[in-house]
Amino acid sequence: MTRLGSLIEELDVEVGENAGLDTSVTGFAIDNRKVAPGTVFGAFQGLRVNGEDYIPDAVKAGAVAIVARPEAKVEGAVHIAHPNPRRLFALLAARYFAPFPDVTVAVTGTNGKTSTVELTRQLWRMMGHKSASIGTLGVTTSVDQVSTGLTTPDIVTFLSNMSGLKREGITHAAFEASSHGLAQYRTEGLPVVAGAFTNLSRDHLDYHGDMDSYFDAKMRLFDEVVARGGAAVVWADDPWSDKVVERATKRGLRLLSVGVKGQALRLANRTPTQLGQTLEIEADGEFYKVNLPLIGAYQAANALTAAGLVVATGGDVAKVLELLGRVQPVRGRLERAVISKAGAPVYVDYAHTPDGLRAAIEALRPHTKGRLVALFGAGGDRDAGKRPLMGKVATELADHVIVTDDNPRSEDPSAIRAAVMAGAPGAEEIGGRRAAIAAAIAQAGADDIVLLAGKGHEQGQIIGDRVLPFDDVTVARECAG
Ligand SMILES: CC(=O)N[C@H]1[C@@H](OP(=O)(O)OP(=O)(O)OC[C@H]2O[C@@H](n3ccc(=O)[nH]c3=O)[C@H](O)[C@@H]2O)O[C@H](CO)[C@@H](O)[C@@H]1O[C@H](C)C(=O)N[C@@H](C)C(=O)N[C@H](CCC(=O)O)C(=O)O
Ligand SMILES: Nc1ncnc2c1ncn2[C@@H]1O[C@H](COP(=O)(O)OP(=O)(O)OP(=O)(O)O)[C@@H](O)[C@H]1O
Ligand SMILES: N[C@H](CCC[C@H](N)C(=O)O)C(=O)O
Ligand SMILES: [Mg+2]
Repeated sequence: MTRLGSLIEELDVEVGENAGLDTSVTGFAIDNRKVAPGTVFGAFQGLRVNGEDYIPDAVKAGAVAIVARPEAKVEGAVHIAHPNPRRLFALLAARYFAPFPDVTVAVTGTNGKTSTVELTRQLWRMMGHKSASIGTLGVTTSVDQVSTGLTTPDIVTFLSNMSGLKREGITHAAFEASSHGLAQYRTEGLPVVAGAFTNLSRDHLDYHGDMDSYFDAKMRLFDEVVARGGAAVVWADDPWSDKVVERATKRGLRLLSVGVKGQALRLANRTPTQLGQTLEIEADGEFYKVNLPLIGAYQAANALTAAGLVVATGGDVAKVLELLGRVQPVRGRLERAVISKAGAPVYVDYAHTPDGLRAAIEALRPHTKGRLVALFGAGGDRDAGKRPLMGKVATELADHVIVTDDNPRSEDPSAIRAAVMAGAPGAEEIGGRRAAIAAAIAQAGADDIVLLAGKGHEQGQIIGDRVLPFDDVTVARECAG
């Protein structure tokens, strides 16, 4: 049984007089509809609504304490007041849900988070640790994968999942820290021993406004989330890398930079092979050769970042680099779905930003003898400014481009396509993703390659409020058969 008083011990918070600090706490919630008797309710001001408006309903449902700004009106429950209620709520919830896996690391960046946490999980596992990852693919262990819906789930789901993993015996966990998640304190409270940065490029400016604010949201990982004395693993070859190094060093974190300009793991050479690539890596003055069984410069970057995290948490460099030769592909990231009747390989990839599209097309180029056909769309209710930029990158780098639908959500799909087409001269526009995939595969010859970008592992097409079953890999197989 957890007492409310023990949760707030030694914290700098205000509680009202006669506060019921002896009351026992039975859970945490940030949505009043999930409050049960004994719950601590976090009332936050959101983008859509003000959570403080739901305080009376939460109290009626049995909330024993409300974490909210000092200005919020609370009657009938303890008011735990703090100017930054999201942060305080995370701290209290972490005290409630503890213990967590012994070693926890986080990955941020515009692209590559999912791949990096997944590869980190695999490397740890091969080293004999019981490991897990949390992110876009859900909660993944060696025996299970459960979807959570968001890349960085809400703080209560996150901490209860982490606590559940510990109960299952997981000792090592890697999670994705999205910019939304960091800005909304969705992954706080537990000790994070290392953080990694993959890259930064345009995305989510609908939410963050401009690139500097987007960068700052991500930097909370190094400024605040990684524990004091922890490590920062930084991909060194991104235009933003030096700034990240500066922030991490200023905080006093132990730096491991990786990449062509990296110091801890220096990528000295990279040669694509038919089914993967050969990497030459310099570490501590020694050279190592790795036959990475994944294609694409971007996946080499993510593999090195993952290796950096494993080394930062105690892994032996030589052993970790050797194990890179045995990693499995990540679902929906340059996944070969099928080879068409004509003989064209069809790849599914999760590229959904201009930079991601560039990375995916460049990854496939060395494997293309003939034409590279790229198909993609852009998601509705997301950064609209990236749409023409995605069109531009694709038409510049692919031989033929088909613009179709990604999750339109509440938007008109033809308007989204028009915005992409505005940056994509010469592209073919085909509404309806299945029809577009069929057309892409039908026009590819034996030497060509087809890239279906944007949805990766996703299992549904979100149209309005409905999620219709849709899986690029399955549809590609159906169209190729
Ligand atoms: C823009 C955004 O990130 N919104 C998320 C955020 O909303 P918010 O804090 O602004 O909340 P709000 O809806 O205004 O509500 C305010 C508060 O009132 C509460 N509430 C609300 C209604 C009610 O009836 N009762 C109630 O108590 C809410 O729980 C919330 O605490 O907090 C909500 C509760 O956890 C999330 O569901 C919601 O995610 C929405 C659905 C979403 O689409 N998010 C996407 C953009 C997202 O987060 N994506 C990232 C990035 C992926 C990437 O890496 O590229 C991700 O991590 O998945
Ligand atoms: N290191 C990288 N550099 C550039 N592009 C990348 C990199 N890693 C992945 N990508 C591109 O981004 C896509 C998504 O990769 P991944 O799912 O690993 O990223 P993510 O950061 O988790 O994305 P999300 O923001 O949706 O969670 C890939 O399919 C690929 O096209
Ligand atoms: N984490 C990203 C995923 C985008 C995937 C793409 N298929 C889309 O729906 O835009 C987002 O929520 O913006
Ligand atoms: Mg992800």
